[in-house]
Amino acid sequence: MSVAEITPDGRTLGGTLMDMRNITLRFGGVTAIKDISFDIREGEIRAIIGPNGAGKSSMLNVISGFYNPQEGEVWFRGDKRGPMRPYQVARLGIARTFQNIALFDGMSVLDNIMTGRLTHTKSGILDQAIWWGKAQREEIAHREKVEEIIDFLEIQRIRKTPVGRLPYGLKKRVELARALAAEPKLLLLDEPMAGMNVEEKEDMSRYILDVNDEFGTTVALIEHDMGVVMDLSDRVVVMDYGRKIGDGTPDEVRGNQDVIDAYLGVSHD
Ligand SMILES: Nc1ncnc2c1ncn2[C@@H]1O[C@H](COP(=O)(O)OP(=O)(O)OP(=O)(O)O)[C@@H](O)[C@H]1O
Repeated sequence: MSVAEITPDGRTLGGTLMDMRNITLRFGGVTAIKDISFDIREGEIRAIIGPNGAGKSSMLNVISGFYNPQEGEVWFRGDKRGPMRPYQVARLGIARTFQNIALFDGMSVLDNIMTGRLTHTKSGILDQAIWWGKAQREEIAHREKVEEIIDFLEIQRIRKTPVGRLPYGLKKRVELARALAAEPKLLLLDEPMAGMNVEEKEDMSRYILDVNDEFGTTVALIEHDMGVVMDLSDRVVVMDYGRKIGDGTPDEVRGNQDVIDAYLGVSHD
């Protein structure tokens, strides 16, 4: 495991949180990921970028435990991870947002965010029936955490609004809030800026940076648009046709000829 390191801009990166080793993922005859290795360090913002069909979503789904690769190993917090159910992934401390926002439209913002606390709920139905006090204390603690997140993401004024009535940018912020309610060690963001205007992208970037700074949450995100992640990320993995073609700081990646070619659509044969 690597040791802590101070980046040139004074940020502290911890040891290895997640280690992807020689990952290969196939769908029938299609190889979506070909022998890719990279790590995610504690406290960093790590982006995975690449053109259409590069394999980014497939990679995010391997990180989140939704897909199990045919080859390679996934290590998280020092342990090798096998196939997992979604609730097991959540208990490990991994939360995510989705590209096509996955919220309950008819429920209020507050109630949607409360669903993010489910993995932290200890009292069962029996507790709630027999030992009401314990369940009530737990509920109050969850509400406090949720209110803290609501303040942090500045969504107080819409806390009672049904999510279905919100504009796109705010829905994305509520989804981020719900993921944060799980108090994840690793936060996965699936194209957090997709479909946003410039102002909404700037807001989202600021919230991601603040979350990382304030809560110390490690962030891994996939993005189609190379520009928006360059200011945000500590390190960037670049994928193209299922392969890793670049890995490094934003400056290193920007100067990488393979990356430039991939984004300009230079032919591969
Ligand atoms: N469930 C699936 N079944 C079959 N093929 C798939 C599946 N998911 C992805 N693929 C294929 O794997 C390759 C990588 O797709 P993936 O969606 O991971 O790329 P991406 O970089 O996320 O693309 P985009 O930016 O367009 O979302 C593509 O050729 C895609 O058609």
